[in-house]
Amino acid sequence: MAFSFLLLLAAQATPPPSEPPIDWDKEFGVEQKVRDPATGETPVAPYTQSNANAGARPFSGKTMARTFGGQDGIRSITARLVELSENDHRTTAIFKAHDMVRLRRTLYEQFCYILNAGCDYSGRDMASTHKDLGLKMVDLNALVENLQRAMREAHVPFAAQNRLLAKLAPMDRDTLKPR
Ligand code: HEM
Repeated sequence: MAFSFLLLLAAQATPPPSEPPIDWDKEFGVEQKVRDPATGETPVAPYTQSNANAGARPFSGKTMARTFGGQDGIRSITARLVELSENDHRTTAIFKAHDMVRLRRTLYEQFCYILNAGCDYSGRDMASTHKDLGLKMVDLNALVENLQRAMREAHVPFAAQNRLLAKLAPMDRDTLKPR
């Protein structure tokens, strides 16, 4: 009796072989984001590219670009900033679900553009990029500390560090959640 009951249960639990498996992602409308095989980035919704999206005007002259070590120096500093922020217990959860390949590229372009080191910024504007992240001043403070560390490690003089930070400071109104 117990054996035939088990057989009955097993028969009910196993779908007939002819039925295709259920695509639960499709059922629930889960969008599959596929990384571009060439860039390693996941696609974002269409937007208009413009240097104005960088959120600040570039420095004039080449002094700042040189002080930051040109494009190579800026690339190392922005990559280090992303690395520190991803691994910082205060901000790791914020960065976790996002495309760090894209962030490394766009952050580099943004800093390179602002430092007048010969780049265009192709990323999104600061307000729409950060609008759903619910960022607070503590998050910004953590990011700034990590940026200061990345610049210090790269031997960027203190005065030049502060000049870049002054360019970024007004972006708090676009990146942080309004109180
Ligand atoms: C002045 C301050 C900031 C600047 C200049 C900045 C810059 C950027 C840039 C250039 C992007 C990429 C835009 C794109 O993908 O097109 C980005 C994305 C992002 N930022 Fe910021 N950011 C700032 C503040 C912050 C803070 C405080 C946090 C969190 C601690 C943060 C977390 C993120 C995350 C998670 C993304 C990825 C968003 C996504 O993939 O949709 N940002 N940021």
